[in-house]
Amino acid sequence: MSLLTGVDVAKHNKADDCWVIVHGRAYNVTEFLPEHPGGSKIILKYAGKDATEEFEPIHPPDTLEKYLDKSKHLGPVDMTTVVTEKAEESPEERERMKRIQEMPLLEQCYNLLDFEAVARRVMKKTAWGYYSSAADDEITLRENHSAFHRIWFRPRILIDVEKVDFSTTMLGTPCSIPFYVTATALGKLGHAEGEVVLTRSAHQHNVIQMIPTLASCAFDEIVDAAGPGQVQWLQLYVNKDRAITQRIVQHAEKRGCKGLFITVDAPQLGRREKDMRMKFTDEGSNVQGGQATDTSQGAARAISTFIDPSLSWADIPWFQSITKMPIVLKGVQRVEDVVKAVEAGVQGVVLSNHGGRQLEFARSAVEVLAETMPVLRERGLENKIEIYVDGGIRRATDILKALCLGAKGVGIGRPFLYAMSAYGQDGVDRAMQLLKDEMEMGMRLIGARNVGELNPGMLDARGLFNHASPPSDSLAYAVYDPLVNPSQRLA
Ligand SMILES: Cc1cc2c(cc1C)[n+](S(=O)(=O)[O-])c1c(=O)[nH]c(=O)nc-1n2C[C@H](O)[C@H](O)[C@H](O)COP(=O)(O)O
Repeated sequence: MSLLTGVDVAKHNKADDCWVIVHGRAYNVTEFLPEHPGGSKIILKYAGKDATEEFEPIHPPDTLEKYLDKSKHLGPVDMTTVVTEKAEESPEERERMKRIQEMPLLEQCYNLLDFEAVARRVMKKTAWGYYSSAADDEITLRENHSAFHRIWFRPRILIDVEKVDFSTTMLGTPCSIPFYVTATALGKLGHAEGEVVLTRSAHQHNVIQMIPTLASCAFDEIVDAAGPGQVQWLQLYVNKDRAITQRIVQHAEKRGCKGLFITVDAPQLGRREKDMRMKFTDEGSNVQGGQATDTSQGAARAISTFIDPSLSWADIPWFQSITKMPIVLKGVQRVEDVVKAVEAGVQGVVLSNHGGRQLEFARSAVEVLAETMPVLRERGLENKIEIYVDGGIRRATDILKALCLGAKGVGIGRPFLYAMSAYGQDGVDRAMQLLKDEMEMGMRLIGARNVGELNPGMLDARGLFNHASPPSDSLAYAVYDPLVNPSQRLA
């Protein structure tokens, strides 16, 4: 069969006759247009053209193989005949390129927040918008980190801390430090290689990686990138089509995943307005003219229409029947549900508000942890379930506070995304090493030789529950201040 040419494909550039090119192959997506979760508009932008650049960060490479009927696969295209319009570099893009030239050396990043500061300046707006975005006024986002500032240490002295060991086990598997790389979608928005960059660093530092359902990389690509003995977990958004969910779970178990983390705080993805705004700018003025399309909901909404809002406690036995992997509920936000999780026989919970990206004014995980552990101890349940927390963990002191309160380990999201987006794998390696250095110093200074010695008596957490005032809502002034000119809003 002779190769298709760019001219052949270009003829099919209408809504009722739409071909696109992805990774050098042509596809007839005419009938698929109305079903596309991201709306038809974003595909029609590439009708008759090469859509690879837009497709790549949002979709795992095997998406078309899996979801587009074989009859619509038109075969390979002679890419030398395809004219790709090099997006004329916008002034903003030129400005961004300049900032990349001037960015600090990796060695000048001394903590996880440094990576955030650099990433904000050098990432594409859409990627920054998606990663940094949180729900509504982003108050829970800020509360996640500032809650740790209401907890103070009560260090022990004159303890021989020449040797400190912060290794631990999570779900029965050993790891070098009590943090894991949590599930964050669309890794290729920040780095061309996506989640496999995190995989390589996690292996290097003997840290567990949670593989997101909504990864840009294919699941098998991420597992294949793992090193010998590396531990990976699967994060699951439950699909309305339970047969798809069963297939994903059993495949993950077959590939060696050591934990199933069912996300329970997202029956619908939150309103992340920075992310939504990016889609507006991408779509240009006609969308702002009110014909909002699906993509005006931002990447998050566009990629998550499959998530099943009917998921309930009644489903837990079914999950326990289809897998032997330990089951952890990710996104639990009050002690009553932790007790229910124990009764349901799951192996763990992640106390989490999804990095502030879901319910605004959800409490920080560390506050829920401080509410939970005394109740579990009182009922003799503390050893029946492993408690993890995530959200706003930026320092080893945050990790130490969580462990003193009773957490088994903590999940970290954005910092590793920012480190990856700004500096690639070297960035993630440095971020993990910085945390290890901070952890070693922190253990010594509070007088703990191993994680088993960390306990609530090492903290003064009395201030944790009094929210004198929510973290200053600086965002609102920036976003809604009519004097701020529109382009600055998106900075
Ligand atoms: C930053 C980020 C977080 C996401 C995330 C994507 C990004 C960019 N995505 S999301 O698009 O759907 O919201 C996921 C996800 O795929 N699944 C999930 O369970 N949690 C998701 N989370 C939440 C994540 O697992 C942690 O709960 C959160 O990142 C912890 O907060 P920090 O970022 O402050 O560490």
